[in-house]
Amino acid sequence: MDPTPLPFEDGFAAEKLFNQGFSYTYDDVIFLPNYIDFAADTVQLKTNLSRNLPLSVPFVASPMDTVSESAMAAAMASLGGIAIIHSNTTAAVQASLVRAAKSRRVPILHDPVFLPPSAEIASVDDFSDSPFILVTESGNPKSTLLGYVSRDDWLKTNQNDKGSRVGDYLVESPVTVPWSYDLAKIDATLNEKKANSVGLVRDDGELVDLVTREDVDRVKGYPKLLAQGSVGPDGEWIVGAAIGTREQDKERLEQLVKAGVNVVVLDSSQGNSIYQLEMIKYIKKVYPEIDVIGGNVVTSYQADSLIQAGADGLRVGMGSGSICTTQEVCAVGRGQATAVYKVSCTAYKSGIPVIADGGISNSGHIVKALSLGASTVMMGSFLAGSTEAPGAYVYQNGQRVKKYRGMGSLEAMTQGSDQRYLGDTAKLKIAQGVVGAVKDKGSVLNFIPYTLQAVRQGFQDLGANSLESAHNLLRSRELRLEVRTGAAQVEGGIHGLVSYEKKYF
Ligand SMILES: NC(=O)C1=CN([C@@H]2O[C@H](COP(=O)(O)OP(=O)(O)OC[C@H]3O[C@@H](n4cnc5c(N)ncnc54)[C@H](O)[C@@H]3O)[C@@H](O)[C@H]2O)C=CC1
Ligand SMILES: O=c1[nH]c(=O)c2[nH+]cn([C@@H]3O[C@H](COP(=O)(O)O)[C@@H](O)[C@H]3O)c2[nH]1
Ligand SMILES: [K+]
Repeated sequence: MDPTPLPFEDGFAAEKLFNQGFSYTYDDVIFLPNYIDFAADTVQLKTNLSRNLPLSVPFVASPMDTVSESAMAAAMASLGGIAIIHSNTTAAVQASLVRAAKSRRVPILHDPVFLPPSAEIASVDDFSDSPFILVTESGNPKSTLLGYVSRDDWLKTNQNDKGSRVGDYLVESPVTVPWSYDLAKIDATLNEKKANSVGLVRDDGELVDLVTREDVDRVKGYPKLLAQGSVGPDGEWIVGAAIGTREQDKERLEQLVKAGVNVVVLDSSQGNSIYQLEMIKYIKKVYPEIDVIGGNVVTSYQADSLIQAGADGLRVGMGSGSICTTQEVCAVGRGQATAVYKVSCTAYKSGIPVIADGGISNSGHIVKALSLGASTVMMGSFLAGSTEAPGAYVYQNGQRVKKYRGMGSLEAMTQGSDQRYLGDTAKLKIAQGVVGAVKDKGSVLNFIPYTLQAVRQGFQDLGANSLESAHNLLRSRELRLEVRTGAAQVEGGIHGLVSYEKKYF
């Protein structure tokens, strides 16, 4: 007699895989390829960050002081993504960072110093971090632009750093254009006026920045993205900001709203707290037009609680970040693949988008996060080595690196998040993050388009021609996956070579 044939099952549906009591990370799981009937270039990755905030690219820069300030925000928005400006500074400074990013429609931002022609430049420090000083008649931003003093020019003739008058180094460049000019319009103006640079001017006459021919040519040299920039109803870049859940954060929020912030993220490692639920309710009552993202959460229970309170989006991840020590210190958290899947299942029922936050170190992780139900990915270390991240490059063991630190590291806590701990009964600070460094990756304007293309190729292999279609494959159990054993993970990586060079593009 024939034995009864076993039911044939090729790979598992996510539902089965994630219900066995294991906490899986992105690297633990692998997807089985499906059927391709479309070109990779046609994969649509447009998405929603939160209930009312659409993005054409599902990438978000973390609210961390070594990742997201105004230059990152302008660049991410120009790419179709978004940055969340960190709150590890005063409310006034955070609001000015939001405003600076929203004061232009190009991914170029210098944060220049303003001086009148009669002023003295005492040392190179007077340039701050900007490549030039902007010279206006009165020396303030609401005055007629005369030109600029280039840091390089000044250094060439001032090797000894001695004092000199601004007027002696002035490169005359009085052409200005409206702040809302995009790259193509600025390019055309530079050609038409035979100018080397143009000033960007707000409607109220405030000079915002200077865009040079060199800037325009640099940005034109980056790959063309098949996506639109993130522009809000105000015609400005879409920019987010983080706040905490303390009383004084209500005042911070007021300043951020005045600066035009488009979305706020309640920045906490454990979002399911009475403090956060109350803050969500407060924001939804006082600023119903602004989306509020709650988190962080890793369970269905936590997610449900924030959704009931009115959260428009959820940020998922506890201890999965590259600089995080939360799981080690507090014994709580979850493998990120499991966390994203579980929270997404709950959020999906209420139509709330999920941000997979932390643990992204390659494009494969992004494909996994999005296919397991996330609508966007939030990245810290992946972006921290870019030109647009705050801070200067330094050399470490012959490598060009930038500092990258956890917001719960002792260093970051003593810099600004201190306010968070001032009112606490427990005054002893415990770090939940480290300070480190990441490799120079160049401009996000260069490597994000390549990353996006790699994600499109992953989606093509899965037979998903859009984010929506990937989520449908997940829910219909057509998406099949397996857990990789340790040996399978080794096999899936580079192995058996004496030497190699790893280049992604
Ligand atoms: N995603 C992750 O795995 C983790 C992220 N982080 C990051 O580190 C930073 C700090 O995170 P947390 O320490 O969780 O910040 P937090 O501000 O949420 O919490 C700090 C402490 O303040 C308390 N607290 C908050 N609001 C309060 C209120 N209104 N009244 C009284 N006490 C209140 C909290 O219960 C907690 O004990 C954030 O930027 C966060 O994103 C830190 C650890 C883990
Ligand atoms: O345990 C933590 N201690 C910290 O000090 C810390 N700072 C940031 N974060 C979280 O990590 C995310 C970024 O992670 P990646 O570098 O892996 O992208 C971020 O987006 C945060 O969610 C922290 N987690
Ligand atoms: K970690």
